[in-house]
Amino acid sequence: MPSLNFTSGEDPLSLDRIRSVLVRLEDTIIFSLIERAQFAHNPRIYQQDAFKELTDLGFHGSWLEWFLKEIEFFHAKARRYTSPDEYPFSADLPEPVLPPLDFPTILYPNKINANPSILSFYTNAIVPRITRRATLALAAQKRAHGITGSAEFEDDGNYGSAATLDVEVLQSISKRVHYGKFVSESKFAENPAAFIPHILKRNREALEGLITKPEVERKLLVRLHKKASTYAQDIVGDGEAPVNGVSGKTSASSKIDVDCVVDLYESYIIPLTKEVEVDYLLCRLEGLSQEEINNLSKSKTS
Ligand SMILES: C=C(O[C@@H]1C=C(C(=O)O)C=C[C@H]1O)C(=O)O
Repeated sequence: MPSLNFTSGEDPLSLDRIRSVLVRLEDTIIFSLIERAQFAHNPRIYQQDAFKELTDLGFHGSWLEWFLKEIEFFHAKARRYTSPDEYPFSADLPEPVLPPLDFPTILYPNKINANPSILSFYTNAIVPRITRRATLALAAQKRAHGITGSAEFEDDGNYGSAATLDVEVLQSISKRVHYGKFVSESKFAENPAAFIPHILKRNREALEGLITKPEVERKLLVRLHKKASTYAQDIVGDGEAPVNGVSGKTSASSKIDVDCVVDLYESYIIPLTKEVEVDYLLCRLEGLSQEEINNLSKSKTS
């Protein structure tokens, strides 16, 4: 999964470098959604206490939350969450077995974690749409075998595969959204005086107006539609005569609901990223003296 290299010595607050990671994360998110879309919805894995096998183990939550807990428990011991761009979904994780890497201090201390919102919109609004094609195909198969009952139609039993792929999607969306902190620090560092009065007045609307770049968002959505449309095609290349100089032909079928991918960004990922940016700004002056704030107001990197 794409990430800034925090130990390379390059400027971690270059907005161009940060945005290039966001662009690469688009590919990661699209491809992981394509993989998840191969399996049916399997709504049972998102329901609380739906597996007696888990409650018998003393775990209360959904199958997916159990997957997250088990995976993140190990990753925490491998010091994944000491990295400034990694945020867990689970609470009460163990300390790392290794000492943390000596990352440069880039972000201002904060406890912002938007993962509960990400888990909610992904399981409630995205999974049902992304898996609709596989679910309809399953329903047709089951009807042909005389099976009825809608709950049956959405369940292909691939609970492990579905949850494994859900975790990959969730981790890539989480990284993408929390990169909003680096974007926000970069914008603040460039011109602190523009932000400080609104931070002091807790003016979320003014801060959101300052961090919002409509042209960047517009270009992103156009690029995202092109990527999702292209990646969703089946390129059949074996032995096919080249078509217009390109070997292989594209199938009409699409491996993913392209409009859903665009809506995921437009309605969920971009708004939540901006919420993280504003939340980060609102804690950016915490603990600073009036003199330190005054000095910040006079500093400007551009
Ligand atoms: C991430 C940025 O900040 C905002 C959020 C964006 C997004 O989530 O894609 C894009 C532009 C800005 O409105 C940025 O300026 O690049």
